[in-house]
Amino acid sequence: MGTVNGEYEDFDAGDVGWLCIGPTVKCEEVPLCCCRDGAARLWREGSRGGEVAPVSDNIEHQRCIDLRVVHLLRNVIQEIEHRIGIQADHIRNQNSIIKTREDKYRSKIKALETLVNGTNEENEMAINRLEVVKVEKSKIDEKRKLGEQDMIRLIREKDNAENIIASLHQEMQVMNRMHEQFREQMETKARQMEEHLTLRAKEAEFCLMQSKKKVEEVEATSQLKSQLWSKKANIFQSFMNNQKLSIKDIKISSQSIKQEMYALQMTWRDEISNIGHDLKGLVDAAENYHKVLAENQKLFNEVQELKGNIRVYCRVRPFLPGQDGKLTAIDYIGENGEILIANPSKQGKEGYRMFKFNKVFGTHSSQAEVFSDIQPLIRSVLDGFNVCIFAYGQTGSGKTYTMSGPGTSREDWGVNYRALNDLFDISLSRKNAFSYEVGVQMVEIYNEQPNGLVVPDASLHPVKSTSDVLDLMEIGQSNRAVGSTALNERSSRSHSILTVHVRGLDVKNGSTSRGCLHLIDLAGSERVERSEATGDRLKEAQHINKSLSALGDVIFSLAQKNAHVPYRNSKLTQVLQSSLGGQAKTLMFVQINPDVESYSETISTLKFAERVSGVELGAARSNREGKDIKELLEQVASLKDTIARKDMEIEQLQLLKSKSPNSMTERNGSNLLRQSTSSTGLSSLPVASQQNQQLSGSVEAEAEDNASDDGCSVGETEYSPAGASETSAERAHKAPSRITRFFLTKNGQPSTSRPKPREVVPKTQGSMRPGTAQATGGSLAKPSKRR
Ligand SMILES: Nc1ncnc2c1ncn2[C@@H]1O[C@H](COP(=O)(O)OP(=O)(O)OP(=O)(O)O)[C@@H](O)[C@H]1O
Repeated sequence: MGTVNGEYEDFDAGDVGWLCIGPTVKCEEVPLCCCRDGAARLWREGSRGGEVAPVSDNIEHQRCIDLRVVHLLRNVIQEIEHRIGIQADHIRNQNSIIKTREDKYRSKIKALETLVNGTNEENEMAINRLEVVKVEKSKIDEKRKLGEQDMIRLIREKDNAENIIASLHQEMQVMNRMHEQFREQMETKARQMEEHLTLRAKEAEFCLMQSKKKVEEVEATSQLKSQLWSKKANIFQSFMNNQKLSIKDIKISSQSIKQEMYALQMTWRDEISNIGHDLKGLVDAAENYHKVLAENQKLFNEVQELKGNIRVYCRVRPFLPGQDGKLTAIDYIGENGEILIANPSKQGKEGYRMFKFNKVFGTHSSQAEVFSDIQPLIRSVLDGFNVCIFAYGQTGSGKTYTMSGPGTSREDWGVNYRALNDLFDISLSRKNAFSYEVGVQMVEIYNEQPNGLVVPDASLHPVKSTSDVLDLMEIGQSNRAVGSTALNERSSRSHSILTVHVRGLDVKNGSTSRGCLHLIDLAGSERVERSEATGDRLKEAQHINKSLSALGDVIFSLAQKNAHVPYRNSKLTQVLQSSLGGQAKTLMFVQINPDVESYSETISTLKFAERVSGVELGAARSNREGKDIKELLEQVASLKDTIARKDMEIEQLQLLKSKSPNSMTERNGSNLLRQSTSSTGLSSLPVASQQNQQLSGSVEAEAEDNASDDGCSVGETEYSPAGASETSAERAHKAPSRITRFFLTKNGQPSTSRPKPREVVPKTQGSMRPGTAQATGGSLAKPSKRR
């Protein structure tokens, strides 16, 4: 067994080594292990000559390279060992040669010594020869030494080579291990892949089976279908034949029908043209109908105006932000003033109630729309008519919104501001023919106490423009802010009255006209039970009920044309006396909260409004006077003033006599007049409030009230809430104020043609009755809501 390197033919069975079949072609790193065809051949132990195992992959190839390196290194070591052996043999041979030569020379030396002993000459020769031998010997010694050094160097090289072999061996082992691991990984992967592939193969086989089955099924069904289709084709063919036959028939009959149709078309054309004529007639009639309807409405309004009917406008406020989920009780609003209310607890016809008024404004109606409908009414104030507009409804139904508006911007303006603005505009446009003086007065009635607010002494303030009015309102705001801390709460429980006095002078003929406009924001009309009030609240509610009930009584007594109208049952009716009965034009805004929860309040409000709308006050009359009448009236006024002074003197004298300060109380107490509320529609009014209704003034006072210039009573009567408890002295002190005139000249001074107001120190807020201006406040609106 030997080692074979590269020769193909020269190995025997059992030899171990590497065989390179041919010259290197592919592998450049270890050229000897690669062969001509690019494949390395590993000659394994035990293989016989010519049998070579092909190196099939890189692992084998690497292994082949490693083994080849080991093999080469072994060869190097063997070569070195071989050389060392040769050198050793050589040294040994040299030594033996040297020994033999030594022996030779020793024998020669001995011979020479013997010769020396024989002859000196010979001795000298022998010594010379000895010297030569010694030189040769030293040369040989040097050579031997060099050989030994070579041997040592070769031994070292051998050790180094052995170390390299050992490290290479270790590396080879590491590589082997890595190769082993890699091979194992590859094997496991191969196994997994094999398993996966077998599974897939099985699945594919299964799918194949399935598809085969399906193909069979499809083949079977398609066969059936083709049979069916062929049957159908036969049927269709026969059907087509039949159809062709029938089409022929139809063609024949269609021709006859066409002829008939043509004849029919001709007759229809005639008929349609006839219908067109008829329709045109109908359209004309419909147009006429609308015109007639509008005319009817106009005539109705005119008739109502002539009759002096109280106009009732209903306004439904929208749901407020945050009330989106609420249900409405308003079912329908008609164009001609109808409003249908649905009762949430009743079904069918019974659940609905229809009301009809002059007009109903829905939730989307704007402030401007509302005003445009009442504008003519307001303008008539400039022609000397008294006009009264009041808003009625439960708390939060939008009374203040309608009368004053939610803000001070022009769009928000309510009836109050728009009315004044309009009056100023018109007076300006008529300035060449008429000279107008406008004055406003603001009063709040709270707990049956009318308080002149904003303006000290409840007197009239001349205004020349809308901005004057707005300024006045601001003064009122600030006054109220000082006066009360609970205004917010109070605002819905007091009646707010804005009175606009207009005096017109015809520049050409000197005739005058006096008109008065009352704009009233009433307190909430809800029933006292609902608010479940106690204490002060109960008192307030009773007062509100009392005044509203008195308002109802006045209105219905006017409707029944009673001889006596109970104006003096409340401060409110006293204030409105001239505007409710004195041939004034009256309009009521009935305000509705759409919420179903307010259903019963809504119904009671609407019932009241329905009754009000039927009330005839008599045709309105203008307060126009010629020059003579004017002078006569002024004389009457001056006489009245004298009488009043006399009255005052008499009363002062009576005062001196009287010891009891309650004499007035007794006097007023004797005038107690119980009012029936059965006719007011406010049947829920508590008995207490009904019983407490009193006349706060005397019959004489009523007569005096009616004697005012424009018939507007605000400021002319004593509005003392303590009318019953006021002392005679106080009454005497105030008596002249009853005939105080509101009309002021352009510069705001009282007119000289009229009796001057009493010569007393003008009442300031501080001098007013306790609980009036200082404790309360007033404005065009209920100011607290504007804050
Ligand atoms: N037509 C409307 N459009 C929008 N909001 C309205 C309308 N009417 C009323 N409101 C709003 O409803 C709320 C209540 O209105 P408002 O204060 O005018 O009621 P009110 O009847 O005067 O109440 P009170 O009896 O307390 O004086 C306010 O927030 C007001 O802005």
